[in-house]
Amino acid sequence: MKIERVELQEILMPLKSPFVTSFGRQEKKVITIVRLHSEGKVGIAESVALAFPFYNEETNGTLWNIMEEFLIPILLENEISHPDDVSSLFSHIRRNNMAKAVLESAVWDLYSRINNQSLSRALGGSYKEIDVGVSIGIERSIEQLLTVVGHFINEGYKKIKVKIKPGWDVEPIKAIREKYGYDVPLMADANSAYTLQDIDLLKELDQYKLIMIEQPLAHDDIIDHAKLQAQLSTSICLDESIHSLEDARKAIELGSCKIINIKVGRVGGLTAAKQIHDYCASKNIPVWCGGMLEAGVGRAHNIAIASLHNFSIPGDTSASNRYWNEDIVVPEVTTIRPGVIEVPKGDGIGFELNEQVIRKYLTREVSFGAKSKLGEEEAV
Ligand SMILES: O=C(O)CCC(=O)C1=CC=C[C@@H](O)[C@@H]1C(=O)O
Ligand SMILES: [Mg+2]
Repeated sequence: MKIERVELQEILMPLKSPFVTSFGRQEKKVITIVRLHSEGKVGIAESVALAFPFYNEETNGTLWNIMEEFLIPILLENEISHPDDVSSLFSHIRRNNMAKAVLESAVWDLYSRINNQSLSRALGGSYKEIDVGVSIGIERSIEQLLTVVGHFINEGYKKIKVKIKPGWDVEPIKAIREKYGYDVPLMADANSAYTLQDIDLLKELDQYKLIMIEQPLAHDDIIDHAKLQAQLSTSICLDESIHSLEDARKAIELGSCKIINIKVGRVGGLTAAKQIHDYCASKNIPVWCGGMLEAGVGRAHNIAIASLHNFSIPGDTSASNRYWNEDIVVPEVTTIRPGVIEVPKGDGIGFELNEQVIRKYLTREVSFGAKSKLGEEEAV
């Protein structure tokens, strides 16, 4: 497969409601859409880098720079026989996983479309439908949180994830358990808001039988997480700490976690996500697909990877209407039954771009390679 043209479009999408975590508040989401052209087909993917470097070191700005300066030239210069080739081609470039992932994922979609198979099938997926969960940010009050949790329980979501941070942890978790009981599959994501000095507070959460507590300690730690896991009955799930298969191997070997949240963008693409999935399966570590407030293209890639057999815990792969009044794909991502999303059988991700919505929120675009229809000046 020879990539003939690469097109980048940046859009700024308003969220239906602000999403608040321990590291910040998001009211809009900047998204970069990648289109790769080859053999008459177009592979698409969506970046997950935020506008600010608070989740990891990347931003939408660093992503454009690394893609334009380094990654896109490599893609245009090399023959690609299988999408697994891409992570090798990019391997001499340090980190910048989200920049790598958006291009590599688009290659996977393009490869699947050229070979007339679904992305799920190309990845070795086995599930025809997946249970999905929902992630809830930090709300203005306990009452507001309980209302939002109740809404998503009624919508049938199979996992309820709530954000916690110092001063908003035991009280909201206790309130949810008291109002909705212990049968609700409930978890908490701390986004690295605590340290080992908070161990007594984190142990207090054990009584509320959470499925897991996600990334309680530092974003780049696996040592203190191992010490904490040894003292908690609640399973620790790592998110920000895991950037590669090697990170996963070391964390599992140290006992730093019992569950891993796989995010395609954080680990550098679908090949790495599959490798981590397979390794965790061999070590009996369940995984689930995390989210980064994606619009429909990213959501579609997540659904495909979440169809692999060891994705045994519902992911943050909610329907389009969780975050968006209108989505950038047709059809929009919807549940087929409460809390269940069908894995598309169509070629590639099984969704097409909604050009009208993209144009509505477009902030910049550029293309590289053969003559472009985007109308931008050609990059050399
Ligand atoms: O996309 C979703 O529904 C999950 C969103 C979500 O929980 C997160 C998105 C981005 C960074 C974090 O705030 C958080 C996470 O860490 O999983
Ligand atoms: Mg997380």
